Amino acid sequence: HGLPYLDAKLPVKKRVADLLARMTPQEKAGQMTQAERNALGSPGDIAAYGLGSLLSGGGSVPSPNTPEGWADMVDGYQLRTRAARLQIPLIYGVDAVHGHNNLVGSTIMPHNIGLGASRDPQLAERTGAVTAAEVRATGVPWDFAPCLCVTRDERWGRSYESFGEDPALVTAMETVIRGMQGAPDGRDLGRPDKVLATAKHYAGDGGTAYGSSTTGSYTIDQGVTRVTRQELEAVHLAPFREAVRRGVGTVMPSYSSVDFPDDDAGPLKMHAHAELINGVLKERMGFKGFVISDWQAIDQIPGDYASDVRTAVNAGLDMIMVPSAYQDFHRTLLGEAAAGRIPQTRIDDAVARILEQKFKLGLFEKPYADRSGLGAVGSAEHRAVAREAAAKSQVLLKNDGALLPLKPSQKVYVAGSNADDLGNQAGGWTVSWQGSSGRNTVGTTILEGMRKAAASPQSVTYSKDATAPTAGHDVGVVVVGETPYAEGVGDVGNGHDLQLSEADKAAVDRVCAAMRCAVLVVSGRPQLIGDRLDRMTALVASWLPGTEGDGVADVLYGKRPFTGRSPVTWPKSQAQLPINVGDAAYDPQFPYGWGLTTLGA
Ligand SMILES: OC[C@@H]1[C@@H](O)[C@H](O)[C@@H](O)c2nc(-c3ccccc3)cn21
Repeated sequence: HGLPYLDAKLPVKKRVADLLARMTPQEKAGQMTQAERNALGSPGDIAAYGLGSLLSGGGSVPSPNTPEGWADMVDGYQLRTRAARLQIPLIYGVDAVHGHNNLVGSTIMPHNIGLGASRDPQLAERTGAVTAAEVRATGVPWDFAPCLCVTRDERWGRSYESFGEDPALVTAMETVIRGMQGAPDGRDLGRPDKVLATAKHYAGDGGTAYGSSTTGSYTIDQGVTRVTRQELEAVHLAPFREAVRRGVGTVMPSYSSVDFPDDDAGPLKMHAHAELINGVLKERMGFKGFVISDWQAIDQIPGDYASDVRTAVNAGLDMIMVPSAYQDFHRTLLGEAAAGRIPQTRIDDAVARILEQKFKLGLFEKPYADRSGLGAVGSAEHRAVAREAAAKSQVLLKNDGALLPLKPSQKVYVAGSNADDLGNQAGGWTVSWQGSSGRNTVGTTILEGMRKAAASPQSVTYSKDATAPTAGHDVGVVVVGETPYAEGVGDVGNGHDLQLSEADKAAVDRVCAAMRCAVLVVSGRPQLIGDRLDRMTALVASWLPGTEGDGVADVLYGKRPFTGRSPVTWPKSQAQLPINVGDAAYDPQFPYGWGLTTLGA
């Protein structure tokens, strides 16, 4: 061919410059356009608009939803780019936030809140590597993860997507980026087991004020973060400085707004925030990857659509997750650039950033799925990593009389809504966007794990509502907690609260009145259990452990010690929220960092 941009021996910078110089305005606008796969008017639009990217939104899965089905789907879209003049490959993106979670049968890790509880950065790196291997094996080179949100108010429906309330803990766990991408300079991105990562959501997504959201029915999600510049820097920007240092390839701004009290400018949408994106992220932090918008997020910027497009792109957005009206977006972007309301230098910088990542991913040389890793999806080796993560994420909050660990010979009475529910222990972003109760994928429930760990399956009685006779048992285990949710749907006030369900309260009351009991809370965030704490002999925060319930059984039965420490402050009441380590008035149920161990047991 003799075309420099197709010469893999040339430096990436040269390939980018050569390709950019060949591109028309239409092709440049196309690269900045990301569409959702289901929104495609026709597959021919991929070449017609020169689309830079497609995504699967949460739960947007191929049929069959199998590893091969994914690779066939992504390759099918990629094939369409061969009809485009320059044959620039698509980059396909998914939310794999705790494993390749849209894919049935994949290894589902604990959500980030549990990884934060593990306090084990090397483990986080290994979970990232497993997720990347399963995602890339199915032909997907880009993962909209990790969330580097710092959860400051657990009434937020995305609290569990955070590693915790302490920016130092979040930063420590960013080893996950190396697991996903490999070396910071991007040299490993062409490997069949690595993906491009996304540091999200820039910035202050976990610091919004309760009741400040004005979009949708959300009460805190997508709201306003009212902080000084110093607090934004220390709490919410610190994780992004680390992500840039680790060479993260993309950054996604937050739906939320920032309102600096010493500004009289009022709240400003992060997707419109030139000072923080151009000025701080790109200029000061030196971020060289590309900035991808959130789903239809630019539409929330006040003003008409043309104003939204130019405001976002001029603020530093490089690619827009439109994701449906991609024809409109493409036309509007072209118009704003042609009119000079978006400088040509801004367009060229955005496209160059996108192309650089595509070259580093090796998509020009190998645009189609490298299926060599397909057999490892959901493999025993991968599940062993998730099992270790589940075990290390368990936080022992109370353990009177050293009730835990259990002995395999003990007769155990198990009850509660989340003892035998794979979907509930996986949580949101699992197979579907919101997740679901029941057996929605392949894995082991906590009860199943306990039955394998006990001396014999008969030594474990299971009665979900605790109505079976309790006599003759040595110890009770009541597994309570939340049903799955994602984003604002999980905001307290949108049909969720921090209370146990009536059924779970009844199960705790029955079992703990009849015998010594350990209560496990399977949830994305602390639950208000203070009024029943004195009835509980032992209490464990299990968070959302994922598909490997064996990991929970491992610490329950002493195969591994409890070592987890709470990544968030456990409140006594909702009135205390937000309550975080370092607050002047600090009187929690359990403090940030609390966790008993059973080392030596
Ligand atoms: O799935 C793509 C992105 C994801 O990466 C972001 O973390 C998350 O904020 C998000 N919300 C929606 C989304 C929200 C409501 C309706 C439809 C879609 C889509 N997305």
